[in-house]
Amino acid sequence: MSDHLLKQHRDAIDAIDVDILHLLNQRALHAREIGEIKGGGVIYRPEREAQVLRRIQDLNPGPLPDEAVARLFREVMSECLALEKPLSIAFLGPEGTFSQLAATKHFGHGAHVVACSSIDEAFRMVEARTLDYVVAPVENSTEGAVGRTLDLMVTTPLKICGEVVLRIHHHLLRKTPGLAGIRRVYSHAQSLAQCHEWLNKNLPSEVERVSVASNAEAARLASLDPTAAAIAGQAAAERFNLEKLAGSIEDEPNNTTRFLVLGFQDVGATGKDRTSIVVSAPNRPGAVHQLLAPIAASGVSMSKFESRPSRAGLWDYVFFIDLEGHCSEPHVAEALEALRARASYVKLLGSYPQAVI
Ligand SMILES: O=C(O)C(=O)C[C@]1(C(=O)O)C=C[C@@H](O)C=C1
Repeated sequence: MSDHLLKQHRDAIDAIDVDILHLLNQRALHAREIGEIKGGGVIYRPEREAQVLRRIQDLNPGPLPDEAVARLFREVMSECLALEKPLSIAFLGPEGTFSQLAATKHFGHGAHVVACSSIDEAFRMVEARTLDYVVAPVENSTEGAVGRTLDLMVTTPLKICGEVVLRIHHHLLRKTPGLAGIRRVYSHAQSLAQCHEWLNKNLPSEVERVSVASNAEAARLASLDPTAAAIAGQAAAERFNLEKLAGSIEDEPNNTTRFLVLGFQDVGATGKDRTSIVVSAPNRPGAVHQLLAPIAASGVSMSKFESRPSRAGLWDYVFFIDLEGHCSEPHVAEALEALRARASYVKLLGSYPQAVI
């Protein structure tokens, strides 16, 4: 290794870092000015943030990967926004859950994330305007819908203003190394289900599987009991100082959870958006088919269709539908109009940018 060459590169990096620092602060000054212009109005602009991140990815010459530059700019915007007004975000706690990871992935480290004891409490904190936004899990690629979030969306006055897609990696964690002597495994019921084949193959059948309120709670319990292990993510492992006995033990390699961001806000179109609605159909044969036919006729793609008992009557259902596009785009507006004419109930849950990172 040539010391001379190394020094040349490090000197170049030092000079570039001064430029980056200068430019970052110039950017921050502009953001602060924008904050003044907004004058106490809505500060967080999801449509603008999605456009900034997509543009940066389009312009990226490499060698840094697109995803890496998007993550860096995510943090830059987060800190710029915090200069305008720091945001507070409700998530399903305790600290160390995937919901916390999702909140930080979407809002960056400049936002203040607040652990809530349930999805209901997280919604309530935002509905009461104690916190600004809620990040709530809505579906997992292996386990399906998160029913409580769907139920709350029917009644909440909040609008969906963003989505976060998070790859979920589960690890087997324990206070001490080695699988010997494990008597029970704690985890959230969904995570136990997502890893059940791995558990069947790798742990004796007498090891008890105990479902608890969250993966972070599982990690906490495992940190107190040397005969216990937990299935949880990296954040929980770090928070409770646990050994990783086995990594990425989820049965489905593309295990992904989708979260929604909700607040008191309508979001403008970006050109790559999603519209979520909940509808109910009259309880008669063919009603659902009649409901969906105009969506196809308007040329709108449907990316999700999920039914839930409506709680209004036995065998009454509501349907959660995601459409590609923004409600201000003519073909989506046309599909919504046709739905309103046929459905007994339609609620627009929000139009929002599709996840960028
Ligand atoms: O463009 C704005 O409205 C800004 O406030 C600036 C900025 C940014 O840093 O680029 C910051 C926060 C908003 O959520 C969107 C973008």
